[in-house]
Amino acid sequence: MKQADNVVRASQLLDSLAGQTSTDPSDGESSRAARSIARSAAQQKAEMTDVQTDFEAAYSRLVEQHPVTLEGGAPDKALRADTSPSFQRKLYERWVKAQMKLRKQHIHYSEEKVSKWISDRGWRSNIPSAAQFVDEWKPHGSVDTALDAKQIRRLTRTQRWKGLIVTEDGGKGKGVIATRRFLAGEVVWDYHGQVVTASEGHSTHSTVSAEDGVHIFFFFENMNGQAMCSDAHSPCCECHPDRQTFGRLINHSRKRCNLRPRAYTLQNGVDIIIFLATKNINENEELLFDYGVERRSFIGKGLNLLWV
Ligand SMILES: C[S@@+](CC[C@H](N)C(=O)[O-])C[C@H]1O[C@@H](n2cnc3c(N)ncnc32)[C@H](O)[C@@H]1O
Repeated sequence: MKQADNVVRASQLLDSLAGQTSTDPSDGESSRAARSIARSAAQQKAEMTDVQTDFEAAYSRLVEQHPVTLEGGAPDKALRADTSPSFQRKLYERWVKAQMKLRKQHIHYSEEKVSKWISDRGWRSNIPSAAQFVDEWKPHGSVDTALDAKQIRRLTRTQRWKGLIVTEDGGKGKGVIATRRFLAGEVVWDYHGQVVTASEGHSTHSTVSAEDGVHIFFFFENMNGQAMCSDAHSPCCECHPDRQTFGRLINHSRKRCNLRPRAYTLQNGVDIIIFLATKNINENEELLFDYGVERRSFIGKGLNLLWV
């Protein structure tokens, strides 16, 4: 039985004991013990209620600063800890759950809507059944990407993404420039590293130099809800030992970013990260994404990182 159920049962017991007066002297000892258990359970219940109220208040403060949106990322740890150090993890869990609900609402469409859409077409015969359609609906391939699943798989394997060139400038080191126009929503390439669980990634991260560590990309979760990581700390991966892949060379910009990373599962079940263009990108434009870090993300150590 859950602790909360125990608390409820014990407080019911307290209520019933409060209304009883024992006439049997041999009952004295056991009744006292039962009352004491019930009292402490009731106290526990009151404490749990206080904790819940504090949590709700902290969550309201958080969403005021970082509203739940369809596209946005979860509030970062620093903001959650600022809002409430003791609830920071729980705040995160509540926020992503709310976003998941929002996303599900967004993709949901009813039989009624489909039926109206079909009837608006004005078809007179051979009309698809709205009920059957809703029942059989599956997202088409990669939903909002302009490449189909087969192509993504092939390009991930060959690493022959088109329209990209590596450059080097004094300030940022290497970077990636577009040599063709990309349209918003297009898959630009994959962040090609060894995909491992986030905890494996963290342990590698703690053993490699800071310079190599920036090439380990932690993504929130794969399609099965597992926290994952793409480890590209070596310049070349095992599957392409003779070529540097592009993903690990993209520089950061919060304001000028034109890509966003997205977890994607190939048809063979392999998890990868793809980068999607967030706007139309012109030839010669640098490809940039928001690393999602701030100087304070480095717990003080990043204060001299001028690029963050
Ligand atoms: C993932 S790497 C990107 C590729 C890197 N420029 C290289 O030559 O390997 C991240 C590193 O690039 C540099 N970097 C990224 N964005 C930058 C920016 N906007 N300005 C300056 N340096 C940047 C930082 O040194 C950072 O640690």
